[in-house]
Amino acid sequence: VKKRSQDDYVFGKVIGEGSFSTVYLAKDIHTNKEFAIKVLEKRHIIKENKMEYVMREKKVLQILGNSTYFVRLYCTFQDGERLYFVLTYAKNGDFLTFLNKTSSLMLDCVRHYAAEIVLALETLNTKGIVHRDLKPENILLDENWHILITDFGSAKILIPVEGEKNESDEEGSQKRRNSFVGTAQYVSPEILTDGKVSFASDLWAFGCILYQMVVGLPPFRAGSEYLIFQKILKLEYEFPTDIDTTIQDLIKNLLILTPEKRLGANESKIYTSIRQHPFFRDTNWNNLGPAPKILPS
Ligand SMILES: NC(=O)Nc1ccc2c(c1)=C(Cc1cc(-c3cccc(C(=O)NCCN4CCCCC4)c3)c[nH]1)C(=O)N=2
Repeated sequence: VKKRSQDDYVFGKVIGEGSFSTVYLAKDIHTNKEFAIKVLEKRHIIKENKMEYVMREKKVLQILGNSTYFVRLYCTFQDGERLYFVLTYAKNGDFLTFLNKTSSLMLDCVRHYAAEIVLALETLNTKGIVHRDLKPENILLDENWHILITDFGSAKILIPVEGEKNESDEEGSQKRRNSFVGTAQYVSPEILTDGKVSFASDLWAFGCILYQMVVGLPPFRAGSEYLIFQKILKLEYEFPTDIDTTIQDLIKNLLILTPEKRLGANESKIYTSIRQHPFFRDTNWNNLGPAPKILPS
């Protein structure tokens, strides 16, 4: 198969921007299929010493392949100045845009999307991947309103791929050498203190996302990143009065400062204790059914 290049695509509008990448809507001229093409400037990546993150995102996307609930990496190519990642186009945009439009979601809707996120986190756990920057902006919605998790530029691979050096070896026994910090509102307390990376960091972010789905805002809010970090480390958040007590209990059991004590923290492959929480009493984990219409609450 001939290697793709930018000449095989018609580039459209910008649909995403990051500090090291721009994402374009693009159409394959041979198939008319739409893709999201993530473009990275080589000079900027090298100048900011981020090549390790770019290579890791590619490796993680290759490990994920065509897994349900994740964007797919179809191909990559480069020219003199740029790197190109051809990714799934999620027609209905990102969850943050949706949450901002609908303020907060009906409980059945929260339950469905929470269950899809749990299944996605189980896939990451099974494949030894910690996302480390999970947030509504990185949860996309495909044409059938199912989630597609994206942006693995900050991810860590905890289980070595056969024959490859394990990153945790490079990091020593998870000593504080991970300088990376995710997005302030969703970053876990252990990343702020000892830098230890585990699947439990994504469970903390899941707790923050659940809170935001039912309240409309993230749990830890302040005028600066430093003040947000202070609130996280003091577990300083509260629920408005009208929030369902069952979802409150689930969130409280995820937003626990000690990673090992979080619901699901000591489980692998299947997050049994999360699946068995009363909030998911009526959930059929083998068939979540169609995504519900996201209606304002
Ligand atoms: N950091 C990253 O990796 N970022 C990525 C990676 C892959 C990727 C990605 C980001 C995507 C983001 C995205 C953005 C959008 C989008 C942004 C702005 C407008 C629209 C748009 O008009 N969509 C058409 C229909 N919409 C539906 C939702 C309500 C408005 C109208 C889509 C769709 N998907 C995407 O589809 N695929």
